[in-house]
Amino acid sequence: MTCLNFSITSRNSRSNRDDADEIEEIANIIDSNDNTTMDTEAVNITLICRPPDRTCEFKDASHVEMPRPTSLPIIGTKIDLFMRGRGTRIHEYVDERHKNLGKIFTEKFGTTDLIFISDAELIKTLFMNLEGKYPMHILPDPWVLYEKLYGCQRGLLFMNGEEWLSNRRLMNKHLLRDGAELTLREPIVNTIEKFIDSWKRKVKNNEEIIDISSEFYKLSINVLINILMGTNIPTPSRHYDELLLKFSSSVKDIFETTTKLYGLPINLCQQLNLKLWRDFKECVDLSLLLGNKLVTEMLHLQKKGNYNGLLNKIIDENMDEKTISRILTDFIMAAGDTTAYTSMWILYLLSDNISEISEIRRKKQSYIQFVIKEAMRLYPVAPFLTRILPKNCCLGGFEVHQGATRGYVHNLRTKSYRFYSVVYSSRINHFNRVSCSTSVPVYNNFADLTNKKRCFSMDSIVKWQEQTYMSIANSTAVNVMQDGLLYFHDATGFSWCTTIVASTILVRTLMTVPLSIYQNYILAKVENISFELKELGNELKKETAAAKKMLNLTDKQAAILFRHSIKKQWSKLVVRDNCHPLKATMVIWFQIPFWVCMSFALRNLVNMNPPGSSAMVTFMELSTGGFGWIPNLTVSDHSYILPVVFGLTNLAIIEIQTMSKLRQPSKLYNIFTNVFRVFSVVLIPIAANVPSCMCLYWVTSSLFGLIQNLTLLSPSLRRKLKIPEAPSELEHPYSHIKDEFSHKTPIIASIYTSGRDDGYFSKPCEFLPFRWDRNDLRRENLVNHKASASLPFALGARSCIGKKIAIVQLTELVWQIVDNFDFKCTNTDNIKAITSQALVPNKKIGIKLTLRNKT
Ligand code: HEM
Repeated sequence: MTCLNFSITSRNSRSNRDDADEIEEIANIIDSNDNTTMDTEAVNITLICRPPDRTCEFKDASHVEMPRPTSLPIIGTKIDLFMRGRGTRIHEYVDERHKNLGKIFTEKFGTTDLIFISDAELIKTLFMNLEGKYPMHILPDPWVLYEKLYGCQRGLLFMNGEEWLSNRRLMNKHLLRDGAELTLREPIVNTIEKFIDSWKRKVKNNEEIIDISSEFYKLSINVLINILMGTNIPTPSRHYDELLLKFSSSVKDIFETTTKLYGLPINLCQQLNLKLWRDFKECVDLSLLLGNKLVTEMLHLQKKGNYNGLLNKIIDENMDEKTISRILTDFIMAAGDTTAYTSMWILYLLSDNISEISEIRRKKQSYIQFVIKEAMRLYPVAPFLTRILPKNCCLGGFEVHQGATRGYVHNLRTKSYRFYSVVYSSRINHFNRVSCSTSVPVYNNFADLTNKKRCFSMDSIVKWQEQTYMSIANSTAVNVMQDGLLYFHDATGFSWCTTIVASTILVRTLMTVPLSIYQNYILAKVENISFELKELGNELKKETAAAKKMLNLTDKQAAILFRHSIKKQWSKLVVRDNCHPLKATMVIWFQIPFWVCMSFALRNLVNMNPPGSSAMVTFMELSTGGFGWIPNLTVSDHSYILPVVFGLTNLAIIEIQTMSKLRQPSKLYNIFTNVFRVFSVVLIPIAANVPSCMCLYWVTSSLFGLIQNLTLLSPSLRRKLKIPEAPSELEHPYSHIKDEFSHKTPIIASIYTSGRDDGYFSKPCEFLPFRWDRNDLRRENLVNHKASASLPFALGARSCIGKKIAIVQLTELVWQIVDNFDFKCTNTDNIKAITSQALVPNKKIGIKLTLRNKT
């Protein structure tokens, strides 16, 4: 109902035809003046162009629920999606949802809530008002997992925060400034002319072009390389041609293998090492390798030849080679599928509309821009655009609450929360039962239990427990600790709660901190040598293969030989760097006994062990030496505040450790992490039943550990402490953890749906390029035309950086094909668009070309 009202207001508030031209102009201004390019201008542009603010204060939002389809718990609507062709028909699936639920709705995919919008004004508001200074988008799951697993750093598409903004500004200056297309034109036209010449040769030889998309992939990548190197690049070698061919086909394979992984539980596919995952990984590995190789070769050439392309300008900006390589490899990859598939959709549409071909020939290039706009309206290669909002807001009258960005983060939290409550309540009940039945403080339960009538076996267990307890409590280490505490208390004159906090901080600062620094030092060294070993491993493999041949060894013998050599190399590296992994465990060997002894020492003070008058005095002091809600430190914290803080701090330590890992943890690591998580929860009811002086010690110790772990993540501090840099070290650990923790709202702009909405475009499913031509009289018959409802390149600061390249390339390519050939796409029956990483045809399209007689 709300939805219906919403769309009616949005439609009535503006006459589509009247404001179409105004909006189109605004869209063009925004598009051609990216607001990260020219900051001062950006302010003005944003002021003029900022769309009517369809947001309101979060508090002003109606409290009506956003429309959502019915869904099942845990899996949400995943079954619906799966039944409709997995992820490949997601654009149609969402389109149908919009038809049923309106221009804004929310749907739970698995455990993640997503908000879909197809209202043109809302989409514009999203990009211009809501996305914040550092717009964030969601990347395909396989890509995110690949990046997490193999720690490869990628270009602009993957960057966030300040790193993204500074690099984006720099690249905007060259690719999006006014007039940039003039400098881009020459290398693009040259490349396309050569490409068309090769097609002409094929036509003369009566060859059919079977797979146009592969041809266009290669062209798009070639265009980008020529833009980077400039017009004075030497004729490429055959080796270069082969490299290019291999690269373009591996980039193409990425998109195909990603499609197959759509809608599947990606983590599981990776953990089971399914073929689908292996295929995907293989082509990403290859593409990144070849992409980096290409960029490295270009950089090498540039140093020797001083070519006049974009690369030269980027080098002049003092960008380091690593960042250049990251950004450019991604450019080449981003240019591949988008431009290739858009070119293909244009040819496919023209092939069925011969009159439009004649129109192009008649009106020349001026008409091609309308053909491109129309093709991209019908087939936007990016049918969904995502943004993760930085804060709560009100969108289209609805509250947009902070949700979770990634399924797994949400999953993890929900699971641990549920787990926590179950374990917590059952343990509390258990302890309550014990305490009720004994009706004495539970911390005395070892002694008390012995007074109860128990069966023989229980008796012996209790006896054994008591003996162990007593022997620890009376051990020298505990006595020393106890005396130390008493001495510190007397010497400082502190109250007992201050004594406990201060002595804990002191001991941890003097002993645990240096040991933890040493542990980090050893672990970083071990990580570095394991990488070294990996490289040595490849050499050893070759040597083992040679030895196998020479000595006629069996496979088993060769494997033993290899393992033996690897072990030997490992020992050598460990000795060389003096970093035996066991040294990293020193902190645990110190910390656990200290924790146990200190706990027993405090318990002894409460139990007046050893008895005597001074023990009595200490007991009295402890009874009055508390604070706030626990004035008496000898009894447990009935409010549960300290025990819960203790449990949460321990959980936070574990979660932060997990989040600060750049690489995918091993299975063993996962098992240990889960055991520690359980242990942290189990400790809460235990902490709730010990004297609060002990609990205070535990809380102080854990909080100190948390702060210490967070501090030791800082790369600059690590360098000062001489901890070597390691591959898993995070460059920006705190923003990384903040990102992992922060709840953000993913909003999906349904570009495919808004471009085909009959409220925005009359006859929305027809290919009518003239609708974009203001001077065309046929346009009068099309009542609705809202240019800003079609946003194939997105809008705002994170919109496509290659837009100008793409438009110049598409215009030139279409013109050259139409001017030089008569053509017909073959195999066009039942062509449907499917969503992979881009909106692509469901089968290969061929093209039949004949040379055109221009006279
Ligand atoms: C018809 C061709 C193209 C289309 C339809 C297209 C579409 C898009 C869209 C919609 C986005 C925005 C994604 C978002 O908002 O989350 C984008 C981003 C991007 N595009 Fe394109 N693109 C095309 C061609 C190119 C080319 C030729 C390049 C090469 C330079 C390129 C490089 C990029 C990069 C690097 C980004 C990420 C920008 C960032 O995150 O700051 N694109 N593209």
